[in-house]
Amino acid sequence: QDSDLINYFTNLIAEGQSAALSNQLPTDASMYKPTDDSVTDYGTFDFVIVGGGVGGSVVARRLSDMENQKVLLLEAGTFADDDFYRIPSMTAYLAFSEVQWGFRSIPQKTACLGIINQRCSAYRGKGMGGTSILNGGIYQRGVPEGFDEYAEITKDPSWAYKNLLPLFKKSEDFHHNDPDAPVDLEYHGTGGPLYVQYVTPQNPITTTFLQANREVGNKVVDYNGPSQEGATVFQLYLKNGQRQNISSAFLDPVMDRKNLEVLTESYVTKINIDKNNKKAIGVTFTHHGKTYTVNADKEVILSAGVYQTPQILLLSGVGPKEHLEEVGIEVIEDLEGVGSSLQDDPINQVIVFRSNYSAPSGTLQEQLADYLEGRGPLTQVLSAQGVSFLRSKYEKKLIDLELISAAAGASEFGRRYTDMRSETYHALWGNTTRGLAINIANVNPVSKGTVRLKSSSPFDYPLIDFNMLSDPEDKDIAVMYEGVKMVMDLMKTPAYQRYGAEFIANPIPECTKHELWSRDYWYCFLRYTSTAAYHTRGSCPMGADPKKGAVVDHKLRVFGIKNLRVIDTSVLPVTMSGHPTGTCLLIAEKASEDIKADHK
Ligand SMILES: Cc1cc2nc3c(=O)[nH]c(=O)nc-3n(C[C@H](O)[C@H](O)[C@H](O)COP(=O)(O)OP(=O)(O)OC[C@H]3O[C@@H](n4cnc5c(N)ncnc54)[C@H](O)[C@@H]3O)c2cc1C
Repeated sequence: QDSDLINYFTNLIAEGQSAALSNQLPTDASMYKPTDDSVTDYGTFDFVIVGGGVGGSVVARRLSDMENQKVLLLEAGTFADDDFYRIPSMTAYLAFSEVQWGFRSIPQKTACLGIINQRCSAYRGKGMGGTSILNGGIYQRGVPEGFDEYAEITKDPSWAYKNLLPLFKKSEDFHHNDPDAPVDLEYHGTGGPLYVQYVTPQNPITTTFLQANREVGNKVVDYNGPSQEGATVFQLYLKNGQRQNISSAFLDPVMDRKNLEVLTESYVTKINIDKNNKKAIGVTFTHHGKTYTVNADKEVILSAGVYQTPQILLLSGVGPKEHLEEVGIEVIEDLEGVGSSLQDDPINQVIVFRSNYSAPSGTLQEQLADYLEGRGPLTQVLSAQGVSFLRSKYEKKLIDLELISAAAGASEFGRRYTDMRSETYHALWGNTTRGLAINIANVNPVSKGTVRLKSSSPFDYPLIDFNMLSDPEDKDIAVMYEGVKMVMDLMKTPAYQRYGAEFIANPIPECTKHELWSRDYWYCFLRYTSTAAYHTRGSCPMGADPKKGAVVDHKLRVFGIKNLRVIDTSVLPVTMSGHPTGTCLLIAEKASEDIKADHK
């Protein structure tokens, strides 16, 4: 029986990997176009939630706790939780499957220069669970001081970290499965919907990374404890070595609730707003070639993610007047901030070191036998396990640098995933197949970009401009350069020198005009090799004043439009210094409590 299972998984992996090398991603949403002009009434619900991703799944679960409230969740994709999706080490391949929207930025001038056409990829999940279908599964909450900043920005003390800790714990079912990994148990919850565990076993490269950090004076910490600063191993929302997504964790257990309907393959094109009283009354969507409208008696909740939430607001006439007029959309509410402050963290596509380390391997069949027992390399999302969150000399309060360690090699798929031009990719990796790699991310940048409409058609993809590393003072790139120096110091430690770590000194061709390894060379290197870390946020930020760019208030209600909230990563006003899913869960838990209080 075991050998049947192993054969089944062997074929599944072969098919999934080969599809990922050839699949072409869509360039627009025309697959959702209706085939006729008819419009059908889909009825009335109390709450209509747009998008079944991280925010939407949590809100649907929590609002449907109220048995007397009817909840409809509309999701453009389908359920994406089969055996292939659940194998953590297959994560990267999902970027080239039908659960990925396929967005790209417009051509960039200050980062992503080594990417084909200078267009950073903007991966986003499509389906129940949203981007958590294909993300790294890293569970990280964000620096406590960052939430204190939310409280200041919104003038609402309930956003202070000390008030949020119980809500973080509410989502979590923490399992301290690695006795070597540090933990502050009073900061963790048990019994919540999301199973969280450490990556085990730690691979030797991770142990080396931690040791090297100790040798340069960094602490080893539980990054979800009182302080995020230091080095550690990722906590992931895996369950018994398999990927969960946020929908499978939060919604699967309640899918039989009579007051909850989840309608997949439903693409929302517009929020219907009563112009007389500026009240959201429902949405329009397409489903299997037909157009529908559905009414929301109480609220419409937008959880379509950081690109499509602003897109839907703009399509509905809520956004900067000038832009709406430019694309020919009637202005219902002139709200300057919609799509105007997109942020992502620039991450450099690794500095690679040659070494004499060889990763413990085994045949696929052996790895599958381990996987079926919940352990081994297939239970690991890539080989990245070790991380440090650090502060450069420019940062006084939050964390501004994240270093991620992995053991990896050059491959055709690796090039496709990063979408780098061959020359840049090969300069980075040389012909190393067994490299030690470290990524550097600036997790508190100041540069901001935009999300805008290409046209008034909901079937065009939005125009995404990350505009990373564009600040005139060059602070964002200076922070990354500090990261380069830290990586070089780490590699000189006895811990790394045991593996003979040696920097692969193949310069990026376009940067050889600068003196090699000078500050100017590294700045050029960083602009060529940096792309978005997918910590994308802030396209509809919360705040106190819509005239200063806020789109939603402290309870995530859209300024100027009644009965409309945004509950997803669009609302995050400042960095969470790392990976956003934990923060998104938190804001969804918090907003659900506010909504429940309003509609008891
Ligand atoms: C490659 C990658 C790796 C990542 N790794 C991590 C990680 O390890 N840890 C971490 O914390 N974060 C990670 N992230 C980021 C994290 O996954 C996202 O920040 C998070 O999923 C955002 O949640 P959301 O609710 O804002 O949007 P999403 O989860 O993207 O959900 C939005 C949902 O809305 C749906 N939708 C959009 N438009 C419409 C429409 N018009 N009609 C109907 N439905 C619609 C989408 O299909 C999607 O399901 C990663 C992201 C990427 C791309």
